[in-house]
Amino acid sequence: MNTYFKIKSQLDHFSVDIEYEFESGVLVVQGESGAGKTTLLKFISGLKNPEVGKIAFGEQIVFDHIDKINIPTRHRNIGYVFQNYALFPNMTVAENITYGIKNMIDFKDKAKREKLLSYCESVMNTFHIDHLKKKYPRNISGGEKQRVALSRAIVTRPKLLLLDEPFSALDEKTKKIVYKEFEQFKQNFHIPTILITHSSLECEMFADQKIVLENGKRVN
Ligand SMILES: Nc1ncnc2c1ncn2[C@@H]1O[C@H](COP(=O)(O)OP(=O)(O)OP(=O)(O)O)[C@@H](O)[C@H]1O
Repeated sequence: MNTYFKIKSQLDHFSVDIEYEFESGVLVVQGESGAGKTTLLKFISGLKNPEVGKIAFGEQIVFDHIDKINIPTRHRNIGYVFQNYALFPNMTVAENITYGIKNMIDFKDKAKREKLLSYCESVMNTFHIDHLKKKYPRNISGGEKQRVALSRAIVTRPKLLLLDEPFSALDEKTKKIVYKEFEQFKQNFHIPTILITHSSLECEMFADQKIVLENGKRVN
């Protein structure tokens, strides 16, 4: 499934003009601070809308300024992991993770429900967080929060996963563990992913394709 985005927009003194298409795997986005990386993810997710552009996940067009298509964020089926993880503080880890699929769990259809819950289990196994289910975000470490945030985004089976520097706040030891888990995730789940990172090691390990932004434009 190809992911395509063409975005042209003028934000005060910052103009964005980026077009790219990738087939699958992980697209790494690099660029200096202020280059427009987070802004690009906001456009793709629908948190911002460009004046001109088109965004498509395979056959599904989620934004097209010509045909006036603009699917709202909540219906774009995107998993978004923010730099600060943005977990719900008053929900347990299990509640955080199943939040996005609550409506999909049809309690009358036992087989469907069990399939969904077993998918959740396999995601939690990948990120080794099964034992944290009953804890609240305030009582878990930064590395654990990061794994919960990734799991929460993945269990909805998004068409596209957007990761904004997801490993940057972790210490070196935790990073190594989460890198292995992420590699495992990449091999097992096959969800097209856009990963913003400043790290050349992460780029080397995870990038199937890479683009570099400078001042809102693609330079590489
Ligand atoms: N709504 C907005 N209106 C005007 N300018 C904006 C808006 N949102 C972002 N910008 C500007 O866009 C530029 C790019 O910001 P962005 O956060 O996308 O950079 P970044 O590459 O993700 O940086 P970092 O690596 O520091 O996170 C900045 O100059 C910022 O001030």
